[in-house]
Amino acid sequence: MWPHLAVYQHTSDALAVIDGERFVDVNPGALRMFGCAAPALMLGYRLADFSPLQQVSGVLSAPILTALGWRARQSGNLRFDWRCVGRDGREFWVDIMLTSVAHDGRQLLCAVMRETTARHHEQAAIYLALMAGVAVRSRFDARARHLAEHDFLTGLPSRVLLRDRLRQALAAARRNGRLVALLFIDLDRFKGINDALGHQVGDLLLREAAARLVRCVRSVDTVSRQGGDEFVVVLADIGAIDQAAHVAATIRQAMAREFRIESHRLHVSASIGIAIFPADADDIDTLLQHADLAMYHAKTNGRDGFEFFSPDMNRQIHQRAALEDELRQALAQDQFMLAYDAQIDFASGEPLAAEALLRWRHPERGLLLPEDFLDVAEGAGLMVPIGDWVLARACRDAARWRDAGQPLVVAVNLSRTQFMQKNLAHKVAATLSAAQLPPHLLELELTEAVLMHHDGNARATLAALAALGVRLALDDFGTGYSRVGQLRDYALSKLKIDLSFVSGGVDGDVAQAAVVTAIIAIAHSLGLTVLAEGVESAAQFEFLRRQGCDQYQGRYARANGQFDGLDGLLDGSD
Ligand SMILES: Nc1nc2c(ncn2[C@@H]2O[C@H](COP(=O)(O)OP(=O)(O)OP(=O)(O)O)[C@@H](O)[C@H]2O)c(=O)[nH]1
Repeated sequence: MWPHLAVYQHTSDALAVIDGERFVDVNPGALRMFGCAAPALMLGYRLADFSPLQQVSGVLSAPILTALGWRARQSGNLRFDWRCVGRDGREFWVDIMLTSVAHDGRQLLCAVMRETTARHHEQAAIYLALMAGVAVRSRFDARARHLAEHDFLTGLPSRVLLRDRLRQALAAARRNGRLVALLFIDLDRFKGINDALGHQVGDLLLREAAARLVRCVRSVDTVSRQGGDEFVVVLADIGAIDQAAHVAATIRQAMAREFRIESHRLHVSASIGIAIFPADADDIDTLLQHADLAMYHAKTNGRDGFEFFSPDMNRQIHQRAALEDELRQALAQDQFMLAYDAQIDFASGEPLAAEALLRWRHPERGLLLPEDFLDVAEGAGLMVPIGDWVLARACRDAARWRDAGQPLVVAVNLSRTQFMQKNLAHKVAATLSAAQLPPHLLELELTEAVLMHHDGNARATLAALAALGVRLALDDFGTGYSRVGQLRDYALSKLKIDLSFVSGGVDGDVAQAAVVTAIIAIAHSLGLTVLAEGVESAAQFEFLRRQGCDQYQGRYARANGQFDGLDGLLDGSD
């Protein structure tokens, strides 16, 4: 049913599709889990055929599975723990999630299965310890306590032990007038690693990250795993807060080193929040909350860094939440508008295109620039709806310019989130057709960072966009990501040189001037048009013209009168 999906084939989870009670589709993970060398050994069989006659509770497996399947179809989904037997005779526990899916007029069940044998052993040990007689109690108690106090995956202290250690550390610090620092650490974009490479690789990465964390602290300190990709470090008995900053910086460096997991070379970073006892809180829960809040700030400030808690953070979080609400209203109430920056041809002095720049007419705060709100929009999941609005409005404006006898190309920036959409090319085609704009009058601008982060699919997406006939430009070129050789692989038609090169180049920085000259020459050899952004002075204009740059945009164009006759047109969008 979904075997064409890469994730279906490569996830370490076992996935199966069940029709009636029989497997009609299984992925490699399921074959591995049930010890089957080929799909034929599973297809057509029932889960009951891979179950012992009875479950541990004594119920018969086959009839109870029939009932569970029926319940899953009734309620949409159902999750339960199940004892299984593989073809190879191995007995194991599985957490099964059944979801009812309608397909071709049939109601199928999709099963996601994860082995939980280790967890069951752990529970069984605790259970045994509780049930054991007085004579064996101490031995089992110790084992049971260890299991409860340590994280199964990493062996680190769990939340339970962390609280205990924190309690002791705070009591000692109170007595001795010392400080305790709490570092809340969350790996950045860890979900992506799980999704791309499977949970097993994610697990190994968590273990290695845990080992690195332990090496960053003294033996009196505690490193614990909170769950998922979150860790908490307690620095007991420190004299000054710069010690906490020092450890946070050390952790950052430790995480920045390449992780080699199986055949993969992974690059990971972490966001760290720090709260200090007694300055930020004097009880465990508030200290944890404040460190968590500071970590959240580290995330929203671009990740890969650390932040100390400050009382102001609460206020900022509320402001952010309010801004998110206002952004939703802005979309609903049409408070956005576009401003345009014309792109001028050096040779003819004629405007050829105009870049759409998003503005928000905030009812109280006046006109806001993208940098004032896009970060919050990203966090609130609003980049796609805002991007859709910009694209639709820009296409309508360009159609209007063409109807007014000024067939300018409209240039629209695409964010990373927009670029990641699977249906991007369809969406662009639909928007062009709704605005009745020919594709060659639309140019989509992408930054280097967007392209480089999606190397796998970037080419296919760009090819699909280029096939529509729209133009593609690489924005902010020179900010350090792309290699010139890669440019050939993308269906680009234009390079935009980053403003910082331009200003350095004309202000007498010989090295930067040489870089600009080289970029223009290479771009031309690849058949690309070169546009310089942010041109402000006659000196910059002259320098770029001499270098053979094709187009420019910026304040100089307006000052030089090159917007004359366009103003009414470009300012007309709202
Ligand atoms: N491999 C593995 N993954 C886990 C485990 N526990 C939780 N996870 C996954 O860890 C991921 C944690 O992701 P988040 O911290 O929410 O998000 P993120 O992708 O790290 O992104 P940011 O934190 O926003 O930078 C989730 O996808 C969980 O399913 C585990 O024991 N092993």
